[in-house]
Amino acid sequence: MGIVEKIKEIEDEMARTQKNKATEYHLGLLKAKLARYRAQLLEPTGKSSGGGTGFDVQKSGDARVALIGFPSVGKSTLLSKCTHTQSECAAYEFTTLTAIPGVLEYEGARIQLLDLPGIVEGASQGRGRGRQVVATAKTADLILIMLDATKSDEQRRLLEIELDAVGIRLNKQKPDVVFKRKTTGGITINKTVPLTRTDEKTIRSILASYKLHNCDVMIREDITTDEFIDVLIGTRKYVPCLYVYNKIDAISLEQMDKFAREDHTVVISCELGLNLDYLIERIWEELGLVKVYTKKRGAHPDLADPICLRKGATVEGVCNGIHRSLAANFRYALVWVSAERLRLLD
Ligand SMILES: Nc1nc2c(ncn2[C@@H]2O[C@H](COP(=O)(O)OP(=O)(O)OP(=O)(O)O)[C@@H](O)[C@H]2O)c(=O)[nH]1
Ligand SMILES: [K+]
Ligand SMILES: [Mg+2]
Repeated sequence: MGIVEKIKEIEDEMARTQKNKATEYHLGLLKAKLARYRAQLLEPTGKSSGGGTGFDVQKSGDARVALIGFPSVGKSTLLSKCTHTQSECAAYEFTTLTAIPGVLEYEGARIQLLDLPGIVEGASQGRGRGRQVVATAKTADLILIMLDATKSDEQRRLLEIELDAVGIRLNKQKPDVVFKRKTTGGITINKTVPLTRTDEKTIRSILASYKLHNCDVMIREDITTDEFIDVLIGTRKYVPCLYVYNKIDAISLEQMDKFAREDHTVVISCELGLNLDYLIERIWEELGLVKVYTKKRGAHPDLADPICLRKGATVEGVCNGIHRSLAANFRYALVWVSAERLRLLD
C-alpha cells in the first residue's frame, strides 16, 4: 500500500470515530500517525517518492510574498498591476503554469511578489502542479490567499486545508513548548499551565509512537494534541497570511463590507484598481520589515537606500546584507534606534 492510500485509510478511520472523551486518546494516536505519513509524503528523504520541492525561482529582494488561490481569482492580474512584470491573465483556468516573480517597490524595500499557478482541492496530495505550489508557499515570508469575492466562501477553508497538510501554519505562533531529547532518564513532562485541550496520557502515548523514550518536555501553553505533534515533527512553518478578496467590483456593498471586517483580510478589485495601495501597505505591515541605514563617521546616512531586514534581525544579518565577507572581520557596530522603535523592539 502506498503512502497516499495509508493516509486515506487513517483519515477514513478518523472520520468514522466519534469524537468524545473515550476516543480522544485513540484519535490522538491516529493524528500522530497521519502527521508522520504526511511528512514522509512531502519531505522524502530518498529520491523515490519525489515531490516536496517548489518552483526553481531564486529568492531576491528583502522578502518573498506568495500568491495562492484557485484558478482565475486574479493572481496574475494583481502581479501585473503592482509590479513591472506582466504575467499572462485570461478568463480561462490554469492560465499560469509556472512561478512568475515580480518586484514590489515600497518604502525603499524590494519585495518579491510571486505569481503561482492556481491550485485545486487535493493539491497537497499531488494533484496537478498543486504540490509544487504549496511547497513554494513554504518558502514565503508572507502568504496572500487570494479569493474570488463572487464565489462561495468555502474556497478559503479548502485552501487552508491544503496549506495545513504541508505543514504551513497560518497566522499562528509556534507553540510554547520546549522539547529536548536525552539518551537516558525516561520521559519528564513539566507544565506551567493546566492542559484542557489534551492530556498527559495522550502526550506520552504519542511520544511512544515516535519511539521517544527519553526526553524532557516543558509545556508553557494550553496546547492541543495537534500542536504537540507539530512540535515533535519540528518542520512546521509558521507564516503570516493575508486573505485578499478580489473582484469586489462584482459584489454588493453589504457583502464587501462583511469581508472587509474579517481579521487579516483586505478587499480589492484588480480590474478597477480599487484598494491596491492599501493592500501594499498591509503587506508591508505584515512583513514587519525593519529599515537600517548605514553611514560614514560624521556624515548623514543616505535615507533613500535602506537595508531592509525581518524582525529579529542581527548585526550579522546587516553585515551579510552589505557584503558576504564583512561579518568574518567585523569588530563592533554603533547602532542608533528611534525611541519609538526601541519600544517596539522591547
Ligand atoms: N470583475 C473582475 N474580474 C477580474 C478582476 N481581476 C481579474 N479579473 C478577471 O479574472 C480572470 C482571471 O484573471 P487571472 O489574473 O488570469 O487569474 P489567475 O488567478 O492568475 O488565474 P490562473 O493563472 O488561471 O490560476 C480574467 O478574466 C481577469 O480579467 C477584478 O478585480 N474584477
Ligand atoms: K486565469
Ligand atoms: Mg495566473
